[in-house]
Order: sequence, then structure tokens, then C-alpha cells
Amino acid sequence: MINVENVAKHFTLHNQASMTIPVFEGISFFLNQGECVALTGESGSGKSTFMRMLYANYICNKGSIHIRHNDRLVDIATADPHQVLDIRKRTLGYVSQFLRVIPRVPTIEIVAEPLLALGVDKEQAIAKAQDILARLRIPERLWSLSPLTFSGGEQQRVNIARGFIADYPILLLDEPTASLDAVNRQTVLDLIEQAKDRGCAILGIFHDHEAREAVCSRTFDVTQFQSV
Ligand SMILES: Nc1ncnc2c1ncn2[C@@H]1O[C@H](COP(=O)(O)OP(=O)(O)OP(=O)(O)O)[C@@H](O)[C@H]1O
Repeated sequence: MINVENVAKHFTLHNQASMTIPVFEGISFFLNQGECVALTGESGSGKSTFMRMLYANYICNKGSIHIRHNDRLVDIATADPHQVLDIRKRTLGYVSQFLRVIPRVPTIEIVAEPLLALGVDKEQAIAKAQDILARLRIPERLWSLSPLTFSGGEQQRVNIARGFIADYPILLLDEPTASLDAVNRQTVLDLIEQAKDRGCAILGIFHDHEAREAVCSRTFDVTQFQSV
């Protein structure tokens, strides 16, 4: 589902004398259907950077990142913006640690949006959003409110609901259980297991060891590719 070849990344700080921060080089990696792989490495080794490159949030300085999209392989590192948006709409879901939403849009609409973008009928999309919000224990009285004032754990669950509603073929998860209590954490682990069962390929950053052990079949350590 993902095939990364010889990828390198550095940041150039244009506002600080164009200083260069090398992150990593020579990363090759693959992700298969139905597996969940944990991205590991010490703090600052580049886990989030790598994940953002897979989502085309950060550019790639070298190499290729092929994503299986509509039954063909597309290099997201060189894809044009329309292709990137289409890959994100149909193929690649991303659950980040932080909720970024437009103010005043109700939670239920934020969660239903990925389905609406795919052309699913509004009633059906809202019904599915209600199901997943209930499953993640977001109280019904909050569904019509913007999540911007929600607690950290509630916001994280809204992000998770949005990420899991559309049955993406690939999911990128950045610490999906970080702010959750034991019961909600277990619900998220169940959602991950269910996604794997339907063939979803998952790459996740899990600082939570037990969660990692529970759902991941292998780890991929980016430290070995750190630039010096
Ligand atoms: N937008 C950016 N601009 C400049 N440097 C950046 C940027 N994003 C990340 N970096 C640098 O890249 C390196 C890797 O950061 P990254 O956040 O990917 O690490 P990480 O392994 O996810 O760390 P942690 O486990 O602490 O979250 C760090 O040295 C960081 O300072």
C-alpha cells in the first residue's frame, strides 16, 4: 500500500540565516494491506516528520513515496496538488494529535465530512457520524457544538471518529491513544483491529507501549536513518 524508497529530509530555516537541519536520509520502507506497523525512534529522530511526508505535508528532498491509489501506484512526493487531495479524500486517512477545524462548525458535521466528500448521502453520513461518536463516548449534547472548547481527550476522540468514519485503505495515526482513559483507549484499539480486519494498512506512532504491543505486528525505527 505504501512503498518508500531512499527518502531524505532536511529543513532549511529561511528566517534564521538559511540554517539547515538534517533529519534523515536513505529511508526505505513498505506497508502492506491489513498490517499495523509502529513507527519508533527517540524523540527528535523524525517520526512525525516522516509521517507528514507520507501525507505530503512536508516535501521530500530525495527519493519516492508510492501510495496505492485507485489500483495504481502514485508517487505522492511528486504528485500535483489535485492528486494529493484526491489521495487524501479516497485513500489516505490521517489522525493527527491536534484538532484543526474551522470555528463554529458542529462536531457532527466535522466527523461526517469525509463521507460527504466521497459523495455519501447526507442522512447516511450523519447517521454514521452519530454511531462512531456514540461509540467513542462523546456525549450527544456536544454533537451540535464546535469541538474547539472540548477537553483534550474529547478533541482527540473527534479526530479519531473523523479518521475512522470513511474506511480509508491506509491510515496514519499520530499517537491515537495519548490523551485517553483506559475505556476509550480500548475502543480505539478495537477500531484499529477492525480496520486491520477489513484490510486497512496502518502506520502509527504509539508512545503507549501496551497499545503498540496490542495492535502492531512489527516496528520501524527511524533512528537508524538519522542524518549526522
Ligand atoms: N517544520 C519544521 N521546521 C524545522 N525543523 C523541524 C520542523 N519539524 C521538525 N523539525 C525538526 O526535525 C527533527 C525531527 O522532529 P520530529 O518532530 O519529526 O521528531 P519526532 O521523532 O516525531 O519527535 P517526538 O517523539 O519528540 O515527537 C527535530 O530536530 C525538529 O526540530
